[in-house]
Amino acid sequence: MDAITRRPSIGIMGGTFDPIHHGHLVAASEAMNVFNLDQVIFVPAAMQPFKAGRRVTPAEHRYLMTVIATASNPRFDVSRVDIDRGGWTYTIDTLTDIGRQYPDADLFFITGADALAQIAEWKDSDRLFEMAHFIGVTRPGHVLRATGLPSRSVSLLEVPAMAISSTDCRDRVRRGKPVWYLVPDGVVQYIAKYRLYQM
Ligand SMILES: Nc1ncnc2c1ncn2[C@@H]1O[C@H](COP(=O)(O)OP(=O)(O)OP(=O)(O)O)[C@@H](O)[C@H]1O
Ligand SMILES: O=C(O)c1ccc[n+]([C@@H]2O[C@H](COP(=O)([O-])O)[C@@H](O)[C@H]2O)c1
Repeated sequence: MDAITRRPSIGIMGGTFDPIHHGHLVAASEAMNVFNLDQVIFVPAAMQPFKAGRRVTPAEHRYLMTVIATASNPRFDVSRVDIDRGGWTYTIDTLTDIGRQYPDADLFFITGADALAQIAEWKDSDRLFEMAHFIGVTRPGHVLRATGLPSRSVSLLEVPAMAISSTDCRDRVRRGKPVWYLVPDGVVQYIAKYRLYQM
């Protein structure tokens, strides 16, 4: 009798990751557990269209911090697709590129509830839901509302509350305050080594 093979389930977490912090890692870990994902791929953005005008750390630093943060988990991976494509990072392109690399996989895009609430404004938003299942994770201070989203393609997931944001981490470094335990140890050391977020 043929063995029944399950399609691989791959989580994708796109973000600016300036820097990556434990909120991102806990959200990915919880999504992996609840949705039985085989792998979560973190995809640092080149230029996030809704963050135009913001000063963002060069992509190679954000990529390397994401590699350092995820290195200890054999089921976490980092992809350069958005950085190497360059320009504005649209999730439709992220899903197309990752989908080409894993043609037999079911894709799950993990995103914060705040981002999910704006998804109707994302490029080709109607096609996004055909390409992946969307997991909207809670963030402290953001109420989960998914009105108008296709319920078959969107799930909401409560993750243990972690009031951490990259904005707060950057502000703390700038003010000389510690970011130990908000970001992984290697990321603390990377920020110090390259003197990121000093001004
Ligand atoms: N503490 C958190 N808990 C759960 N999800 C989070 C958390 N922080 C960020 N996210 C989600 O992770 C994804 C990537 O986040 P991003 O890289 O923009 O970090 P951020 O902390 O929101 O950054 P910034 O403060 O610079 O806007 C987004 O979908 C965001 O909603
Ligand atoms: O596709 C779009 O139009 C689009 C608009 C805004 C944000 N996104 C994606 O949402 C993800 C989370 O972004 P961020 O900056 O909140 O970490 C990241 O992968 C972005 O590229 C995508």
